Order: sequence, then C-alpha cells, then structure tokens
Amino acid sequence: MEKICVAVRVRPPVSDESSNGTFWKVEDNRISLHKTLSTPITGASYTFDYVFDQDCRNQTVYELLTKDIIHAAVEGFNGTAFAYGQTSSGKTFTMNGSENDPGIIHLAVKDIFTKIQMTNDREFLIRVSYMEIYNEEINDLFAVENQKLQIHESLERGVFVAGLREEIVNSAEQVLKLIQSGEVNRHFGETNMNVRSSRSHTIFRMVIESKGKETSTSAYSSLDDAIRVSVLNLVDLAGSERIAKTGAGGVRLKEGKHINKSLMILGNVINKLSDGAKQRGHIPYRDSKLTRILQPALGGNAKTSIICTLAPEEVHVEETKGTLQFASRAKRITNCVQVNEILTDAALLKRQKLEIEELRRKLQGSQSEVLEQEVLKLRNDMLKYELEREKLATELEEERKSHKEREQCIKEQQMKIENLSSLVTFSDSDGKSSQVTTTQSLKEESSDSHNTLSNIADEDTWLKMNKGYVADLDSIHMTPARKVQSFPFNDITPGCLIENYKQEIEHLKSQLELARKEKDELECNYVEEIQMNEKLMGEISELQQETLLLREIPRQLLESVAICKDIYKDVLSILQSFVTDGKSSASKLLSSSSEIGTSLFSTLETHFSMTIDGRRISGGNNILIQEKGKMLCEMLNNTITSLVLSEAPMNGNKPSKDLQCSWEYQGCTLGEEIACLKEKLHHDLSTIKEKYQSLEKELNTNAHLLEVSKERYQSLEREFHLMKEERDSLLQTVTGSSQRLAQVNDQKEKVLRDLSNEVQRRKDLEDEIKQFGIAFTCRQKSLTSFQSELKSKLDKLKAQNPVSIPKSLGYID
Ligand SMILES: Nc1ncnc2c1ncn2[C@@H]1O[C@H](COP(=O)(O)OP(=O)(O)OP(=O)(O)O)[C@@H](O)[C@H]1O
Repeated sequence: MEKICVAVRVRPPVSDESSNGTFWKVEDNRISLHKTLSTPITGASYTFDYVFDQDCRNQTVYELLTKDIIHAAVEGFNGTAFAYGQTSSGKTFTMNGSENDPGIIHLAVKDIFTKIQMTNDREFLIRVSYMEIYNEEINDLFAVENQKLQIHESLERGVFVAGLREEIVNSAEQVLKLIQSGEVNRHFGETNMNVRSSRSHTIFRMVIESKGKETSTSAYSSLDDAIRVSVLNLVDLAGSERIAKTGAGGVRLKEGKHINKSLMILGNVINKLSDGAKQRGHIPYRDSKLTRILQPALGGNAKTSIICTLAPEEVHVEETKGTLQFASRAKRITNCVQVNEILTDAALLKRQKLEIEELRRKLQGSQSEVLEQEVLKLRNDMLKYELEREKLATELEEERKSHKEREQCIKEQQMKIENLSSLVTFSDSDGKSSQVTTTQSLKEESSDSHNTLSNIADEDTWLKMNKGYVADLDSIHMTPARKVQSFPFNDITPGCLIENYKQEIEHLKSQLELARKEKDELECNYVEEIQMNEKLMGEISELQQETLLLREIPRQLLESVAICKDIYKDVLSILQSFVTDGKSSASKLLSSSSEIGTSLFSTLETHFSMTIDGRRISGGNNILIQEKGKMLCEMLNNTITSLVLSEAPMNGNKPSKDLQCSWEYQGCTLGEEIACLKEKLHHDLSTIKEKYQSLEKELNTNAHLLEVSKERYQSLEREFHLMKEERDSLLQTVTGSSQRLAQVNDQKEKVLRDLSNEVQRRKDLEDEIKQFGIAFTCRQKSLTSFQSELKSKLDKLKAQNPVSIPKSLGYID
C-alpha cells in the first residue's frame, strides 16, 4: 500500500496589490493563512509532502514530486500525476510549462527516454495518446475526427478509451511534437479570470511496454521474459470556477457547469477514498468520465501524485481553502501498487523448457551419482511404502477379527429372534387370550367376549359397576391407548415383526457379505502389490549394479587411453628417427601430428576423468574428439607418405649413421627397410584406429546404457507413482469399508436395542394381561355373588309376595 503524494504550489500573484487582511505563508512543507501582521489564523494551516512557493520552478516540482513516478513507470508501475486547483491558479503552467520553464509533461517525456536509454537489459515500446474531456465528452487530441469516444473495460487492458489514436514513438522530440499538434485541438477559452483558460480536462497518456533483451550466451539469461506494461497519465484538469467571478455566460457557462460537476464528482471520490477502507462503501468512479479514467490512480494500482495549485490573492482565499481541503483529503488515500507483468506463452514455454533442461541435466546418465541418489531415494520411498503396507495389513487383520465378532453377535441375535418367534407362534396356536400382545389382537379378543376394550374402558357405568378395582381398570384403560414402542413399526402383528427382523438380518448379512468380498479383494490387491514391490526392488538392485558397471567403464576407458598414448609415443619416436632434416615437410607434419596427438589424448583423459568424477560433459566434446582423431589419422598418413617420398631418392645413398648400422645389422636394403617401416607404421596406425574405434564404440555403448538406465529409471518412477496411487485408492477403499462396517455395527446395535426393548414391552404386556385376568376373575366372582344375593332377595320377595314381582326384573322361574 502506498499513499498518494500530495503537494501544493502557490503561483506568483497576478498584480502587485498589497493585501489588506490576510496572506498565505509557505514554510517548508507547511502553508498557513496569516493575518497581515503575521499572526497565523487558527484552523488554516496545512502540511503536505511538499509545498512550493511562488519562486519555485517546474524543474523542482518535477524532481521532487513526479520523477519517482516517471521512473517507476519505466520499471512497469502505473503512474499518474495531475494538477488540481481553481481556475488560473497555474495548473497548465505546471503541467505544460513555458518556453523558459518546461512543465512536468515535457520533463517527464525527456526523462523517460533518458531512462530507457540507460536501461540496457530491456527493450521498450512506447505508445502515446492525448485526449480531453470536454463537456463530459471524450475527444482525441491527436485526431480531431475521433470525438465522443467511449470508455470500456476489459480484463487485459483495464479501463480504456476505445478508438483513441495511439502513436508509437521512439524519441522525446517526436512525443513533444505530437503534444504540440494535440495542443492545437484543445479547448481553451477566455474568462474574466484567465485569458487562456482550459475548458477541458486533458490526459496525456504514455503506455510503456518493455521486455528483457535476449542474450544468447546463457541459457538462463532471459528468465525474466515477462512483458511489463505500465500506463502513465499526466493530467491537466480544468479549474473549478465561480461563475460570478469568471463572468461566464453562454458556451463558457455550459463548460463551467460541466467542469464544476466533474470536479465535484472527483471531490466525492477523493472524500470516499479518504474515509479509510472500512467506511468507504461505494466509490462513485462511474459518475464521471474523469473519475472513471483516473480510477486506477485513485485507490487503485498506480503511483499517484497530485499537485494542487493555489492563487495567492486574498480575493481567492475561500477557493484556496477549498483546494487545500481537497489536498488534505487526497493525502489520506492509499493505492496498491504492483508491477504489471504479462507472462506470454513464449515466456511460459521458455521457463518450462529451462525446467525440463534442468531435469534432463539431473537425469544425465553420466551423472551416475545423481542416478545413485535417485535410486537411494526410490529405495527409501519403497521402504516407507513397505512399512505402510505392513501397517495396513495389521489394520486389516484387526478389522477381520472385529468382523468375526460382529458376525457372531448377529448369529446370536438371530437365534434369539427365532426363539421369540417360536414362542409367539406357540402362544397363538394355544388360543389363550392372556398371551395376546398387540393392541389389535386385544381389541379383537375383547369384542368377542365383552365388547371392545376401549368401549369398556370408556363406559362410566361399567366402571361404576366395578368399584373397588379402579386401579386395575385404570391400567386396563391405558393399555390399548398406549403407544407401542417404535421398533420396528407401530401397530404391526408379531408375525410381521418377526418378518421385519428377518429382513433386517438378511440385509445386514448381505452387507457383511459385501464387506467380506471387499476385504478379500483388498487382500488380493495386497498380494499383487507385494509382488510388484519385489519386482521393483529387483529392478532397483539391477539398476544399482548397472550403475556400478557404468561407473567402471570410464576408468577402463581411461586406462585404454593411457595404453594408446604409449603406443602413439612409440610410433612418433620411430617416425622421428626417420626424419633427418628438421625443416622438411615430413618433420613439420610430424610435429603437428605430435601436437594434435597430445591434444587428443589430453582431451580424452579430461573427458574420462570428468566422467569418473561425475561431472557433466558437453555434447561438443565427443565431436571434438572425433575431429581430432580424424585429423591425427590424416596427419600420420601424410607424414608417412612424405617420409617415403623424401627417402625414395635416397635409395642407394648412404643413410644416417645409426640407421645405417641398424640396417646393416638387419641385412636389409634401404628400400626394403622403408617399406617395412611403412608397413609397421600402417600397422601401428591401424592399431590406434582400432583402439580409437573401440573407444568410440565403448562410448556409444556407454551412452546407450545410460539412455536405457534413464528410461528404466523413468519407468520405475512411473510405476512407483502408479503404486502410490493404487495404495491411496486402497487406503480409501479400506476407509470406506471400515466406515460401512461401522455403520453395519451401529445398525446391529440398534436392532439389538430395539429387540430388548420389544422383549421388555412384551413382558410388561404379559404382566398387564395377567393383572387383567385376576381383576376379571374377581369381578366375575363379585358378579356371581351379587347375582346370588339378588336371587336370594328375589326368592325372599317371592316368598313374601309371589304375585307382585314383575317378570321384567329378569327373574326366571
Ligand atoms: N508558477 C508560475 N509562475 C509564473 N507564472 C505562472 C505560474 N503559475 C501560473 N502562472 C501564470 O498564471 C496564469 C494562469 O495560469 P494557468 O493558465 O496555468 O492556470 P490554470 O490553473 O491552468 O487555469 P485554468 O484552469 O483556467 O486553465 C498564466 O498566465 C500562467 O503563465
């Protein structure tokens, strides 16, 4: 986050009129209103980043306030510098300047090109455009025909003016000329306040694109291939004006209204932004074209500076205060600035290529140590994996045990249910009403013998008839109405209940079966994995052995090189012995061959020593060796030919003393001897050639082996990843399976709970029925005794008065 940089600038007074009451005093970065006698007025003192007095030149303003933003723009940061103030306070003077005192735009343009020239590692593309906002319409100052342009917004370009002419430029002079041509199209007008008053806001825009320069020497040189695009806005706002002061009418009045309105919206935006992030709410950028275009500069992604220009005259004190308040609020705004980078496809590709290159380098077979390390890493991973597998196996074993226990539990439960079921069946077939357990059966039974139980319970008369058994009756009364336990369904018959239990158990069994199958599958997978592991381990140890062998090859090759070198030295010394004249062509050829040979062998030695040390060898090395080998062959051939030619005329002549002795000793003629030597040389040469070819072959084999091992390593890596994925999926399956098992377990426990509840409920029901039976017997007894009492009373009455007893009393003879 970065605060907007705010400065104020006091222009020189227009007239020499001395102030009668107040004046503005500038001290360092403070400006305050003073009374004529130099006493400051409270509440009218303001501090800013900079305060420039009337003697200050544009160069100073630029250096202190704007230069950093301009430089940052070259480095890829958006930047905006604008001038704000009442009409005729010096905004245009500050931005555009005069011939003697060039303004900020002029200085910025020059500075940008100087800075670009100094930036050697990047290349730039600069585009410029110049627009004005006149009466809330955007006009192109570079192309008068482009009027009333529209503002658009896109992800790539942010807020932009569609159809605005952009000129590609490559020098400050070119830009300044373009600005000059644009100035002609700008709207100026005369007012009471300013003979050349800007009637529009102008925005001079520079788009600076830059890209790191390609330097082919290093592979890593253009890592920073991203394109930076920054937008720099240099804005000269039209001045706020009091119509009364400017004396505007007609066109000027209309302009003035638009100017004031857009400045008011700018003030609103600044106010909102200065409220701080929390209280901000909606920022009305869209209320005017000016704020919309300046949006990135106000609270967005841009470095921004504002220069507020002041007219020092006492007559403008109120406007000046207004400007200072605007400046004070602007000071509180923070922007969030960052470099604007566009990563092109090419840049991305380049980065990826470098990464691949790096990986390749790591995988280079010649770097056997790297390979070995990778193998070790792979081995470690495998060990870890092995441990995890073992852990998983133990977990599976435990799971299997608990599964068995659960199965046992279900079996027991099933047996219980079967027992219960047989008990119920037995009771039903026996036909005893006391065994009736459900509401429905209770109702049926009761309706047969004594009306429905509910009816009985509801009848007051019945209750009154059975006084003395109220407690029991209450119990009976409650029973039919009581809610049956929720398991598994309400109001179902025992047969149905059992059926449900059976279904539930069947379901649980099938779930268990599924879980068991899953487990079997898991076990199979584990076995396969172990086999894969073993295979992989075997391959890794093979690879290790190969690596060791590979490491040995360069050493052997180095030994071969040493042998070849010795042979070569012998050949050279033999050839040397034939050279009599140090200046002959044969001698020259021989010394060149000697040099080439020495260089070839030292290259070979370095080559193989580097290979042994595990250092990287460039591909060009092999080509160099081959070329040197070829050259050496040619040289030696030429030497021999030249020797033969030079010795030929010597046939019959006396050779050197040593040679002569040797020949005499061997009893050969000179011609024969030369032919013999030539043959020997040819033989030696072909030996060297063969050696060289074998070396080359070995090198090729070596490279091939390395390639193979690299491929194998890659395939191992792929396999390893696959195994890892498999292991993860297995783990997931195991987790899923154990979750399902836990669910099954929960369900089983629930079934058990419900079962015991049901058993308890049945027991309660039995007790109640028993109670009912007892109560019923008691009532029967009392009814019988009542009946016999009645009978005896009737008998008595009959005896006393046999005719008067009506038959309606139910008395039967
Ligand atoms: N710092 C300064 N030094 C010398 N002259 C100045 C300075 N500032 C402004 N002036 C002069 O004051 C007059 C008004 O300035 P200018 O036109 O720049 O004001 P403005 O704020 O752009 O007005 P408007 O908003 O009406 O366009 C011009 O003649 C200008 O040369």
